[in-house]
Amino acid sequence: MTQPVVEVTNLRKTYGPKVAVDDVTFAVRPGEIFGILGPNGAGKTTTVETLAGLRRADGGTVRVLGRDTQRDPAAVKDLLGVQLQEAALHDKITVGEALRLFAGFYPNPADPDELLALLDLTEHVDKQFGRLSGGQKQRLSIALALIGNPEVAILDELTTGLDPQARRSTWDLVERVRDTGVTILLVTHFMEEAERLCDRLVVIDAGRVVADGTPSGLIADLDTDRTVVVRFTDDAHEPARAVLDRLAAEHPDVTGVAEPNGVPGEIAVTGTPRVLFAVVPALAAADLVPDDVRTVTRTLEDVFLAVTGRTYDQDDEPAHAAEGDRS
Ligand SMILES: Nc1ncnc2c1ncn2[C@@H]1O[C@H](COP(=O)(O)OP(=O)(O)OP(=O)(O)O)[C@@H](O)[C@H]1O
Repeated sequence: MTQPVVEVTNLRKTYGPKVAVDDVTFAVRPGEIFGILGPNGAGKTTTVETLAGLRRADGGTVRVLGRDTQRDPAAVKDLLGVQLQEAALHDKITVGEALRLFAGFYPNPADPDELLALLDLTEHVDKQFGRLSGGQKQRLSIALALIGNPEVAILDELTTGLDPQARRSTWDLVERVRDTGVTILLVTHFMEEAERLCDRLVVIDAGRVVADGTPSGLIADLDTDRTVVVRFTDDAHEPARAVLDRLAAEHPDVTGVAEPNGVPGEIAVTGTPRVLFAVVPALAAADLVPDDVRTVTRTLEDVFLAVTGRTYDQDDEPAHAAEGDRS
């Protein structure tokens, strides 16, 4: 197996009595987009800031390209590009000036013009930071994380606050960056973002890893019911409901029938992975043709529910403890 690019082992970090990271272990392989997914306050930022040598761990080890970042943060400074939350620049500095300024901090910087092109910023090179849109600021912050030509880039909550369109184009850019050979550690609380972008990920909850794998593997491993939703117009709705209720009582692959709130005419049938094979012949035998049939797609939200017993509320913004000591 190839040597991991990032290796976090039994990481623990406390702020006074608060245990922010309890026991986190994961390894990132070269060239992948690796996600750290979890609700607000789960310990994601603390994990990556400790990994980057910006905070002191209370236990465990963190290695980037084989080097211990706690013992020797300087050793990884040029290998690791960090885009952390709320990066702020002076309002008057232009995109081009910021890139040239940051390039000067590194021994072997990337070509600013190439980065501008990679991140669709070429036409904004002379625009002042204060005049950039949210999406343009985020793209600039990615460019600044890459200006030192790092082998690994940490991107923390980079699409928070962006509208859906800007978020999707940022996802495309992250893939473009990965395709240039940079390994990406992506911190996010958006399930959809993790599912869409990450090759592998850990799900963190209350400072602990609760799931670890590929998005599709984690979803496939879910030992949960499948649901088929059929929709009928007024006349056919009642007979269809009767057929499906009988099916639920008699068929071993069907466990339940319900009418989800809010969508007139929809009937949800739950059962084993073979539930569709039971529903379609039963409706066909009664000559009841649905207006619509769909299977309910399982997502990382179902994974979160399965491993924590709680629903995942990505808009939940818990009050943060005092942001005092940063070490
Ligand atoms: N400097 C600090 N002092 C005290 N508590 C802190 C500090 N920084 C973070 N915490 C607390 O540690 C826990 C983990 O915070 P962290 O920022 O790592 O979580 P997160 O998963 O990145 O969430 P978010 O995306 O909301 O930042 C939270 O309960 C937070 O309030």
